[in-house]
Amino acid sequence: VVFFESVDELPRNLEYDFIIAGGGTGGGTVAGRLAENPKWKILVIEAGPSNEGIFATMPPGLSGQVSNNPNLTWGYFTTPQSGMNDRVTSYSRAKLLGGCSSHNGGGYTRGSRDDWDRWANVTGDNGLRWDNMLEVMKQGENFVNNSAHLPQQGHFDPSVHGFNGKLFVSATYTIYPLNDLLLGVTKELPDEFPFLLDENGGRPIGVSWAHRTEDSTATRSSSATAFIETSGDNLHVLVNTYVTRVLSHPSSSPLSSSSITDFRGVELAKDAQSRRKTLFAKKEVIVAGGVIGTPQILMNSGIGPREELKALGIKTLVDNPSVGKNFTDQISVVVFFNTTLPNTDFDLDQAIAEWNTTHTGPLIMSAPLKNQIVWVRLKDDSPAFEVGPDPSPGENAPHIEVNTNAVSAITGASVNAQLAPGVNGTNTIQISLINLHPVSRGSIKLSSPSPFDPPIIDPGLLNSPLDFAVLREGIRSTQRLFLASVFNTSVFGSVYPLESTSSSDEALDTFIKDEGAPYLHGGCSAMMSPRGASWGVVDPDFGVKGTKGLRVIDASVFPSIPSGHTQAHVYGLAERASRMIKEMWA
Ligand SMILES: Cc1cc2nc3c(=O)[nH]c(=O)nc-3n(C[C@H](O)[C@H](O)[C@H](O)COP(=O)(O)OP(=O)(O)OC[C@H]3O[C@@H](n4cnc5c(N)ncnc54)[C@H](O)[C@@H]3O)c2cc1C
Repeated sequence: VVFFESVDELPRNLEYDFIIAGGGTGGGTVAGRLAENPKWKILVIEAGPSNEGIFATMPPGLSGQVSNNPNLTWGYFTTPQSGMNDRVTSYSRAKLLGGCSSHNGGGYTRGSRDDWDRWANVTGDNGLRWDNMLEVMKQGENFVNNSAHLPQQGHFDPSVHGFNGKLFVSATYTIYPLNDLLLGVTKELPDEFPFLLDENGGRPIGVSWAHRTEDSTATRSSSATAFIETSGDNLHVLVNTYVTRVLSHPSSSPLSSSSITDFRGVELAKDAQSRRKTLFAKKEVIVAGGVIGTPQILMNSGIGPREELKALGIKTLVDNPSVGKNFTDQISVVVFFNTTLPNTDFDLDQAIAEWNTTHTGPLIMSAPLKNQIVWVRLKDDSPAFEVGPDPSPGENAPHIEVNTNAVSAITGASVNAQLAPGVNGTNTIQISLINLHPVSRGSIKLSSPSPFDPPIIDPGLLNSPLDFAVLREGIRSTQRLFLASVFNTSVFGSVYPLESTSSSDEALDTFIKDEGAPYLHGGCSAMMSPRGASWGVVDPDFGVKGTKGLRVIDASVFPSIPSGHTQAHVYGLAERASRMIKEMWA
């Protein structure tokens, strides 16, 4: 791979076969795959810098240092969320090579087979079925031993993993008493919390060991490390440069006889002050700006809802009311329980030294206790479904993810002092609860005709009573989990929300409104739909409806949010799209 800092440095008289707008999870993967054909020249244009040399992208436990760095993120905020007391929340998106795969939590979860089958049914594309996509994902994966050389047997099912792909995945964990206690729950309460050998086998329900995108030195594996860095010099990467628009190719003006515009051009600029340049691709332009960047680029280019574009003085080239609509994200709350389990607080400098020398210690995971995940499927007669129909894609899908984060004396003391004075105990265990299948929908809209102004980001969180009801049952399920007798001497009542005062629906709703947050697994803002459908933004071949030479490959094309974390789905879709493109141009 060859890096360039400015468009003026690019080789003159070189016409690229493919130009990719955005070098993130989807874009980086497609770039690396297309570059496997040495005859093709590929250009990736990324708004942020290269990941190379940014230490915080390497130890998974430093992901927060990237997420909180204004030079490496877009600094987005949501609109006031009416379902959450009009709170405005930050909406982190990475602005660097690898995109969010360079700073995310590293969880690798493929969701349930029902998610993929639902996508196939919604889009009419059988290639998206689980049975096909499992093979695609396995071929991209290289499942390796963890850095601490801890046994992984019993932590995964080898039959559903790949061992020769480019993306490293491992079952990294640490030895900690909670591990066995959670396994004890699977024996005591197997109906609600069964043991699950592999969270990536298509039916993630139960207590599983966590899998993460890390190699056997506990170093992050991202689209940049797995796919871009491993490419030959036919892959060019232009960093610190924005794609401001996609443009129609000179050979196909929108005024020509065909009603389909050929968008094989890109307009780019270093910043708002610089002169904009244009480049044209011989074969295709691929937009991979992510769930926010992609609809922004499309709308700035005149592909979007005519009335909205007109109001901003942008000429509509392809009127598509679906662009930027359907933006969806999961909703999470963090709950705290008092505990006598040893705290996992650590000294950062010592942890960095340990990671540097032995690739072990607290920085091997995005939070110290990400060892296991509890996936809960609510019963058919759950009170949640009196509020609305079951939003999950089928019986193999969980509704709730229960994610153990850390045991802290620091938060323990402050939580108890602020929220539950008088409650005994100094340590608290922090648990993230995620509503995996929100029915609330939001939107991404342009705030101005300038591609450098942040768009209006409205995830519409908690707009539906059903989303509250599912989270309430998730909190209750977690409270039942810690009431198991195996926790009798180690985990006590929930301190936030305080169990004794928060058993009513109203009290839990107040807590959810106060504490709900986007889980940053957004998707669906340029949704895939069947070819010929009157709704949706891309066809099953990822081509943008009403255009030629233009595809979108990232989380924005998700037809719905899957049952879990989202990067495995972006990798899977990017692998599938790359195969389609290779076949088409073979
Ligand atoms: C803090 C955080 C933690 C997460 N944790 C997990 C996790 O543990 N497990 C998991 O599976 N998922 C996780 N996710 C979600 C997951 O990382 C994303 O769903 C996925 O990476 C999105 O991939 P993408 O290709 O759609 O977008 P991105 O990876 O965001 O890529 C988009 C790229 O396009 C670039 N770009 C945008 N606009 C332009 C423009 N105009 N010009 C040039 N470049 C542009 C961006 O800078 C970025 O590099 C997390 C996300 C966040 C933010």
